[in-house]
Amino acid sequence: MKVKVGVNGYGTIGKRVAYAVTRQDDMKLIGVTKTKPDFEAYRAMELGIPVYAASEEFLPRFEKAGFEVAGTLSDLLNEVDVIVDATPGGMGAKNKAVYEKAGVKAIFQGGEKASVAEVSFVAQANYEKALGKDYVRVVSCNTTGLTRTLSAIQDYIDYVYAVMIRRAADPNDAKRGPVNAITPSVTVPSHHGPDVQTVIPINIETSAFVVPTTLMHVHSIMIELKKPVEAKDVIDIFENTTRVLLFEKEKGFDSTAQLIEFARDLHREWNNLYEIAVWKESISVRGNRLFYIQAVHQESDVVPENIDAIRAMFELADKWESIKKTNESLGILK
Ligand SMILES: NC(=O)C1=CN([C@@H]2O[C@H](COP(=O)(O)OP(=O)(O)OC[C@H]3O[C@@H](n4cnc5c(N)ncnc54)[C@H](O)[C@@H]3O)[C@@H](O)[C@H]2O)C=CC1
Ligand SMILES: O=C(OP(=O)(O)O)[C@H](O)COP(=O)(O)O
Repeated sequence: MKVKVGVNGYGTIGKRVAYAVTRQDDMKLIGVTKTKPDFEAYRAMELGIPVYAASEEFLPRFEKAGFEVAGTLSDLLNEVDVIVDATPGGMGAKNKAVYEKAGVKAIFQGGEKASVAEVSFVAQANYEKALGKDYVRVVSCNTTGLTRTLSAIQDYIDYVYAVMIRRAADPNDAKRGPVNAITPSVTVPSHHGPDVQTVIPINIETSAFVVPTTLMHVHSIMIELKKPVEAKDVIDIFENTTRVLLFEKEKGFDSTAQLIEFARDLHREWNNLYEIAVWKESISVRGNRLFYIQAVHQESDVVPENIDAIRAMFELADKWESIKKTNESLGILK
């Protein structure tokens, strides 16, 4: 059986999830929604992806442009087993009633509150919790990044303090800033720490700053240890953690710019870096404190999580079988 998947909201996350669905042998992409017939809608059509109007109110825009849609969101919902909601943050909660009425399972993204779904999800941390569920929230890019590395060393953690340096906008977003400023989240903790706690039960506080870059987020992580560990052991753990890669400054990875160039060199679609990038030299232990620095490609790290969430919701595979399948299909290195 192939799970029939629809994507509502064909933007940064939606288009990447739709692509990833087409790479799976146990899923079929039925269609995506658009609010207007822009270049992304035409590109989807060229790729043979049925395009639906996000609601009836948007139909005149398509009619005016002579763009033939396959129907509206409600038609798409009639055709699918699960809808991936990748609409702008907060809109998913409003859409939930529509999905419930259609009797369709739904995946929400990190811009929604945890209460929108039965479980907040990061595959390697809590895949089992999503088994058979109807509503799952894939947590935000930053929360996914924190959870991937912290869950791998969870046994050693007494308390985590993390400083989040957030990219200002995605590369395609010309409307957002700051262009020449650093904007702190003045409320501490920022939402990221409590959000990690929706997936794994650890002590964590975060503070956050938005800076003028579009490429990636960076996290500076400091951990008070519950039991002793050496830097080489942490390196060993991360080397054996899926969807986490170690990069060395020594080899020219000075900044997020080279990490993205690495993804380009791999000929990754949209230069996606699905893996969390940890700087190897940054992993250090001083007394009972562990430090490391990691970078998160915000446009893509949550994509494999959406695929694994679908498998869990339909109980198509167990955790490691799903992660392996998703990794292989997307060329994830380990
Ligand atoms: N961009 C990022 O770095 C990440 C975003 N997220 C989350 O993913 C979700 C989507 O974010 P992005 O893809 O970045 O947003 P986006 O703005 O790139 O894409 C959203 C898409 O939804 C469309 N849309 C607007 N109103 C709609 C409606 N009524 N019905 C259907 N579609 C509609 C927009 O035209 C756009 O194509 C949010 O919850 C966000 O917080 C999660 C991880 C990373
Ligand atoms: O989920 C994200 O970041 P966040 O975890 O800092 O909220 C994504 O980078 C999207 O953030 P945005 O809401 O600033 O576009």
